[in-house]
Amino acid sequence: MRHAHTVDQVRAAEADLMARLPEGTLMQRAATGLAVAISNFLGHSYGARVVLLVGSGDNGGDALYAGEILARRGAHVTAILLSDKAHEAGIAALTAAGGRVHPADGSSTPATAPSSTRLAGAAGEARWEEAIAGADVVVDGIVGIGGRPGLKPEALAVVQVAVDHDVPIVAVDMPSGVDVDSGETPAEHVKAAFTVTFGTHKICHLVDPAAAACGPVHLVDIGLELPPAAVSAIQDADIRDLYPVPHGESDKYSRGVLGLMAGSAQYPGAAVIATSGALAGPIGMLRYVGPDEVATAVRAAHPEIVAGEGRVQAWAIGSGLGDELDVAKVRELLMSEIPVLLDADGLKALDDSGDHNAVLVTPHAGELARLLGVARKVVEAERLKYARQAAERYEVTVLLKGATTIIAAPDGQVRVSSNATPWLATAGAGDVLAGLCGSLLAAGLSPLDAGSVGAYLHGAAAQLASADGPLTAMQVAGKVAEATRLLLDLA
Ligand SMILES: NC(=O)C1=CN([C@@H]2O[C@H](COP(=O)(O)OP(=O)(O)OC[C@H]3O[C@@H](n4cnc5c(N)ncnc54)[C@H](O)[C@@H]3O)[C@@H](O)[C@H]2O)[C@@H](O)CC1
Ligand SMILES: [K+]
Repeated sequence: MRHAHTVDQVRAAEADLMARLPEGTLMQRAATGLAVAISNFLGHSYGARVVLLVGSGDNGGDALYAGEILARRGAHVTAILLSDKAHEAGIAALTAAGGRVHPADGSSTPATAPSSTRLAGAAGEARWEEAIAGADVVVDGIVGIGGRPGLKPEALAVVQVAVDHDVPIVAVDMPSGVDVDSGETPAEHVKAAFTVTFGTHKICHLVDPAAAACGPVHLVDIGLELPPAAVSAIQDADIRDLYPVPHGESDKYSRGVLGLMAGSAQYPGAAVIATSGALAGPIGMLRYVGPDEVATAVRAAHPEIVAGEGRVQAWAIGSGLGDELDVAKVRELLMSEIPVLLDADGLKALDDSGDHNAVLVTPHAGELARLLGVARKVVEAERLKYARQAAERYEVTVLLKGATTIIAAPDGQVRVSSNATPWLATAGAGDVLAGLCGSLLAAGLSPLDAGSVGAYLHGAAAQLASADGPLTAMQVAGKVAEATRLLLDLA
């Protein structure tokens, strides 16, 4: 897993460590890692033209000290100060290494303590604009974990020049302007070519829309000792740890039997597609429960299924169910000991009495919005918040589908899966996911593990199916086995 912590958790861990280390040690570790990452990105430092955007806090300090290191290696480094409180020792260090500092009044004379940093005056503007236009890279040290969302007009103007001249921006810790602890982007923010962060990932690195503004995120270890993560992102290696691989003693029952209630006369295809997803997972057997004509279609596509009720280890209910949804029956199943996955129409049977066992729900933003009685666009803008809220209110594990899928458990644990391809936005892809996650539940995984492994395998299968081109849901299901084999390293 890639772990992310909240600002409070990071500050507490930093305070602990700083108390045991000489002053400035952590910032030097951060700045060194940042300078190395920038050099690697540029391929060289000698002669490179680097512009630092420096705000009032330690984020700007990191940028200035990294600039010092790069200047000592022969880079032409220019700092643009966006506040008159920029890190004084950092400015002095950069200046001593030959870097240039543009304070607000537009002069480019080395300054150790600029009195004012307003980006005023035509001459000053021309200078910093020129510096940015000719830069190989711009370093965003405007704000870090102490930042409020949004950019001030001076910062926005400077960032816009970099954008207009196609100069890549490296974000220090995170792109300035994003909401660090939620991943929301309610206001203007930097869009980075890549991000260099310190100690641990922050939530904005893992949760969209902010995650999309980070580019690849490079983590520099500064020695923090951290509590359990607030949000974790599932990685390739986690599939090996979590996937229920059958062993020598396994039989079709012990591998797990899934009961599938999906499809209707109106949507028979959903049952066929969900079955494809389920059979691509780890179960030993699938029982299909639904209208005869749909059962016939499912059996024609998948002769290995068994039609009709019987003992199962989990239920997957909802894909294309339409009018076939029997709310009373589903509520009865929810109260049984057997884990249940609810998707699409099945979500209509969910109530917030908390009177149920292990439940995984797999809504998209619109469905989650309906469950919570809010507008869809609100959920889209604050995905983490609403996934958590629904998990708490309904006491279920919520898998919120999207470019980054969020899986929030009722105990507060949150995972994200972000390997999906945009081609996955296609009819039936959700049915494959529901079948696959149901299969993982039936094989014994917890709702949190089933949701995270299912989402990750689904994304990996879609990547194989698309190879950068259009795909169909059935093609995704067809690639789940290969994705699983590759991730389990069984090739
Ligand atoms: N604390 C530590 O031990 C370490 C901190 N490090 C760096 O320090 C950063 C945190 O430093 P700070 O706590 O000084 O916080 P910031 O550097 O995020 O700056 C906060 C300052 O910016 C102002 N501000 C807030 N939102 C703003 C906005 N939208 N636009 C303009 N100004 C805004 C605030 O008034 C405050 O003065 C981290 O992100 C990281 O880059 C690293 O050097 C590693 C070690
Ligand atoms: K930043």
